[in-house]
Amino acid sequence: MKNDSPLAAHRSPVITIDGPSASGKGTVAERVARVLGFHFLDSGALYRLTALSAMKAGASLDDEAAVAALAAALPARFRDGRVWLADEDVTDAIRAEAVGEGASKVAALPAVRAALLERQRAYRQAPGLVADGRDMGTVIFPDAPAKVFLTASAEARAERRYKQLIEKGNSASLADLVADMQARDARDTARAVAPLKPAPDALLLDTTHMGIETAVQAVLAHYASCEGRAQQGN
Ligand SMILES: Nc1ncnc2c1ncn2[C@@H]1O[C@H](COP(=O)(O)OP(=O)(O)OP(=O)(O)O)[C@@H](O)[C@H]1O
Ligand SMILES: Nc1ccn([C@H]2C[C@H](O)[C@@H](COP(=O)(O)O)O2)c(=O)n1
Repeated sequence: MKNDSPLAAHRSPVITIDGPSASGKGTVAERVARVLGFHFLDSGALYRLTALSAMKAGASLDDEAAVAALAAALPARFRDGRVWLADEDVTDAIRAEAVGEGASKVAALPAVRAALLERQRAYRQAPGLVADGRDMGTVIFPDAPAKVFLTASAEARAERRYKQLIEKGNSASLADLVADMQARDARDTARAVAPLKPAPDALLLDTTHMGIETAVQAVLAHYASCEGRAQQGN
């Protein structure tokens, strides 16, 4: 008999964590994956790599066909916490604010999203996956058994990003970061294709006044409760 349940036994479980920039989803997703022994997908890194490839190739970020061709053939590798584009270690380069901004621009192009779709779904492997991004719960893994939408106030997010940059030895302006973040969030939310929004069945988790470990435990508890419901056949 066909099982259309989101928790169909033949599919590895997926926990999706979506949210705006600097909400902490990457940090939380990686830790949850480590606790559960699941695979981890940082989908934003694929858009960042696409933007970086386009910049390196001298392609305009709004040349949809050219950028989509680069996305489709992205020579990306993730290994031991490092990110490679062909034989270049671009772990730090893709975290630059300019690349994040570029990623947000290319992510609004439907052909680019289409080019990256199956690549993201291929990460769904046993024993399970934790995937973070903007459309993990709405578009890429709509049947995920556990979905979370992680938020925090714009001020808290800008301060987190500021601290992160300073700790890495970069200079940063809090006012510029707030402005950049607002522009990026507005573009990610307003775009026509796969906009940033919570899936209807996502748990909303506001971490403005919540530490990382508490957020990790909240996601694990949500997953456990979704699993428990599935085992009871609800
Ligand atoms: N609950 C929290 N309290 C305080 N700091 C946090 C919290 N969650 C994450 N952080 C810190 O905020 C910074 C941004 O987190 P992270 O990179 O995980 O965000 P993100 O949502 O994945 O961002 P982006 O989408 O832009 O990649 C990191 O330095 C992280 O350690
Ligand atoms: N699933 C995703 C992931 C990312 N993007 C876009 C939008 C973001 O501004 C940009 C960079 O992502 P980050 O590394 O900051 O998470 O990439 C998207 O549209 N969909």
